[in-house]
Amino acid sequence: MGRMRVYELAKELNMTNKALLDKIAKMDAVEVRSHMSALEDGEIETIKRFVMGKDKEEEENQRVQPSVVRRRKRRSGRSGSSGTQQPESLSSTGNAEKAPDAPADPQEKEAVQAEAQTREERPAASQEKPENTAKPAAKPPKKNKRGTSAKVLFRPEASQPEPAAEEKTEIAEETVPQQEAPAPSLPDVSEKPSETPDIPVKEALPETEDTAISQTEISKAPESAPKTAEGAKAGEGAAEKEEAEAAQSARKKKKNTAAKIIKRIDPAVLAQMKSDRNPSKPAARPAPVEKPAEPDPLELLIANETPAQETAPSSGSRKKKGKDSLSKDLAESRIEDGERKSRKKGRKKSVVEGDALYNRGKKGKRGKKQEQHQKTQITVPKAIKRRIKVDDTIVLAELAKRMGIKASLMIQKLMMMDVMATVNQTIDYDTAVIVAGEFGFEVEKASFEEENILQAHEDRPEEMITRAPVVTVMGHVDHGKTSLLDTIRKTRVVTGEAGGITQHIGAYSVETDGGRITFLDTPGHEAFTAMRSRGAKVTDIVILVVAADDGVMPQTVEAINHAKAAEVPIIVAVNKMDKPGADPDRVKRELSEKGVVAEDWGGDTIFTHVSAKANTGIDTLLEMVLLQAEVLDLKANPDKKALGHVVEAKLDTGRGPVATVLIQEGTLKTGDAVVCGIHHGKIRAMVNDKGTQIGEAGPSIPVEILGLSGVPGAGDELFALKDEKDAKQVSTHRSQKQRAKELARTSRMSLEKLFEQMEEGEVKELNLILKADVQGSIEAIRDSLEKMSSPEVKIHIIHAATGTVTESDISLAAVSNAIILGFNVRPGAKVHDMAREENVDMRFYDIIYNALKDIQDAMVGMMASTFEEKVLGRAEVRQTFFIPKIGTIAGCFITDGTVFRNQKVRLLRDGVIMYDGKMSSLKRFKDDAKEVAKGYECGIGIENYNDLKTGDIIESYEIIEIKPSLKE
Ligand SMILES: Nc1nc2c(ncn2[C@@H]2O[C@H](COP(=O)(O)OP(=O)(O)OP(=O)(O)O)[C@@H](O)[C@H]2O)c(=O)[nH]1
Repeated sequence: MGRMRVYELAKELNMTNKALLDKIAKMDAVEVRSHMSALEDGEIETIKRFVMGKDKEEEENQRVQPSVVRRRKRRSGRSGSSGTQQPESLSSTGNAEKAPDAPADPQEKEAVQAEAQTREERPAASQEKPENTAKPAAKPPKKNKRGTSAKVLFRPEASQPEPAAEEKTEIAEETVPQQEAPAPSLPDVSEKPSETPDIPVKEALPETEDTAISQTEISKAPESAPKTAEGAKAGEGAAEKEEAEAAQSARKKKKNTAAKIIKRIDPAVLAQMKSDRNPSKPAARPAPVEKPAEPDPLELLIANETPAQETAPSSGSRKKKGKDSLSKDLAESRIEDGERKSRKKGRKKSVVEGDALYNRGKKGKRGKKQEQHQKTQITVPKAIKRRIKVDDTIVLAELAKRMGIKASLMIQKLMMMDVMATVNQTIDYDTAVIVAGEFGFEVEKASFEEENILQAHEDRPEEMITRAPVVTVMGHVDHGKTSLLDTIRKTRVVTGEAGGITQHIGAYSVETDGGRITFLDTPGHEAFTAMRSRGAKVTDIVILVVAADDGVMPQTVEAINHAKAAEVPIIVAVNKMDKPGADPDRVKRELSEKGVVAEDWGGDTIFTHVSAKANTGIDTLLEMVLLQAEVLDLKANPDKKALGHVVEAKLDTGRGPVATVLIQEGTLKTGDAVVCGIHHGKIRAMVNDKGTQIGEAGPSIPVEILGLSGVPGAGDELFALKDEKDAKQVSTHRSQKQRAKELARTSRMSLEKLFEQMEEGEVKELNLILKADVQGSIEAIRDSLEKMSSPEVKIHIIHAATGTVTESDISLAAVSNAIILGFNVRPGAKVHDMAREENVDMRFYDIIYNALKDIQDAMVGMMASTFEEKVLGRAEVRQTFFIPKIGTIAGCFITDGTVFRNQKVRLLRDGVIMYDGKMSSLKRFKDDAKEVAKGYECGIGIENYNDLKTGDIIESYEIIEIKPSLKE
């Protein structure tokens, strides 16, 4: 409240203010707060009193401003009963708001009833002109000076026939109940309704709870009603007219709005009243629904009421009551607010009718849900469309998408099936069939377009030509397979294999007098069983080598089984016939026991006696091979796109992925687009087994090919296609399928692991991850390791692949508690760090034998300390310089640790060890350096090695003794 305002009023209203002050003094200091000003404590009061002495009611009436003045006038104008009562109540409390209930009640009742009566009377008279409320509403306010909304409310009610009556009664009911008891002086009030209502009613109303809205209405109504009543009955006083005129201009707007409101409000008010009466919420809402076309009245009513409350003298108790009823009203108004807004946005009114009105305002979400439900119902596919084509595997999210259901639902279903899968994981075909069936979908096996792309050429007989037989040599260890192959080849060297175990598999062709024969160079150690079995797929004939002095051994039997399984004919080569202890009959006998019966013993197996060492019987053997091939009538069509199988593949230094492929059908030509396993490419170059570059390779010809996008696996099929686009498409599809398979396998395995651990109790499992430079090594190691499994410790190879150890390998090892075995590979510093953090045991070998021995020793608890290298630092080759007489020097940047000149170094390219040796020089600029730390540049030379390339990593390491510990 601004004190100055009061002062200003005093200045401005020298006279008028006095009048105001007079009344204020009479009424109470509280009354002063009327619209224009707020009073100051003592000084203002004295001024008021002083002024009071001069002017009286008339002056006040003329100059007084709106709200405050009215009351006084009315009070003054009122009959003695009302006038006397008011002062008492006011004086007793000193605050209009806190005015005692007792004295106020009667007045209120009187006022209310009087109002009710006046309304009833008017309506009756004005019923004929119900809708012309504008005029009647406008006039009364003038007479009453301050026709607030309350006044308006009453008038319209009066002017409008039935609704008005309802309102009156309702209002009366609301106010009366609490005031009924103390309402004895009704008659008086009725006579002078205009005077009594304002203050007393306002004061009393707050106490009545049911009349939150009605209070405001009533409080205002009395003001207007009485005035109208007066005008109607006794005529309007001059003072009142003047006041009305003065105030009218200022209130025109309010009145006008009030008048408007009146028209509209009636119905809305009725609805509100009803809702207020009935505590049940549902009753409150229907009101607007019934009159959706008139949303504004409600809003306006509330809008008017709300400000009325603010300005009203007694607000404390009012607000309490007002909360309930207003809250409802506000809620409704909000609904309508929403409606209006929506309308503003261009929505049509019709859309907001009925339930939609509520749904919009308050139940938007529900509305949305309903819409969603409708959508799902609508999108239920037809039976025909509920068939889904799925490959061997499919990503869960993709399946859900095709079915038009939420992935989460599918995950739930899968969980119920004990299959844990995430959105991005894949499920296999069988699982897809089941889970899709749960949703009423039918899954069909998708015959990928790959078949269309890889169109099988139907060979005509005239196109077929005889091809060379493909031979695989099998047999027990040391029975002479390699020697035999070497002898046949006569050009290849037998020695030089790391650890004495052949790790690299190749193939070659030999020309004989009888024709060409192709040999798959599959060594004879049992570790290569897997590769042998694969070899058998492309093998036409198996030469089973059995040492004449040793007879049938375990791997001999294994070889027989593999050959039989592949339905490949066997030719037995009884080797080492040059040895004194050679006993071919024993071999023949033992083999017959295994189902391999010699022809001269009534069987169909060709037996030959050879000596790889003495080079005897070889020609006969080759003749027998050709004879057998003739029987087999091996033919192929060379005039079509090539089809073959990968015998071996690796990432070659400088040449990229290199694969040895045995062509089986058609002719592979340089420049052909091919797809090989999950990889594709264009044949950049082909090299035959003699190291000669060739332009094309026909059936049964083994060739090394360059140009693939990646390193394929041994046994992968190779297709030549018409263009690279097709090749890429197929390889992409295969990659996705393979990835999906791996993911599916991984998720399944983890579940199985849980079960296994529960079921097997104390049975320990040694999980291993194998990483090697070539596929051949993996096959060899895998087979050997799996054979080492014992009831006490089961060896489980959870992952095996070519290439260096990666971070994902560490993750897998950490999750499955596995040990990583690396062959001829070394990971980067990042992977080492991660392994250390995850406490994953990584072991690296160059010789398979050592790895097997370590595992074996660990399993029996005999593992001794071993020496392993510790990486001291890593340098990245940024540039290379060739210096005559010295060699290649690598300009390096130390990326990790420290590089020492006197320590060993290893050259890594794509994680694969290219060279292992000594550092020949270490320089910082032109000066020799003993060591160079991380972050510095230096020049490094490697002893006896010049094939340094940008991007290579030079690792400085030392050998340290570590106490081995294998994890369970
Ligand atoms: N006296 C004699 N020794 C032979 C003959 N063939 C092979 N050997 C010897 O037998 C040993 C094993 O020969 P390999 O050719 O390495 O036998 P392998 O079956 O290839 O052995 P793995 O590669 O370890 O599977 C070598 O020392 C050969 O010199 C033979 O005809 N006569």
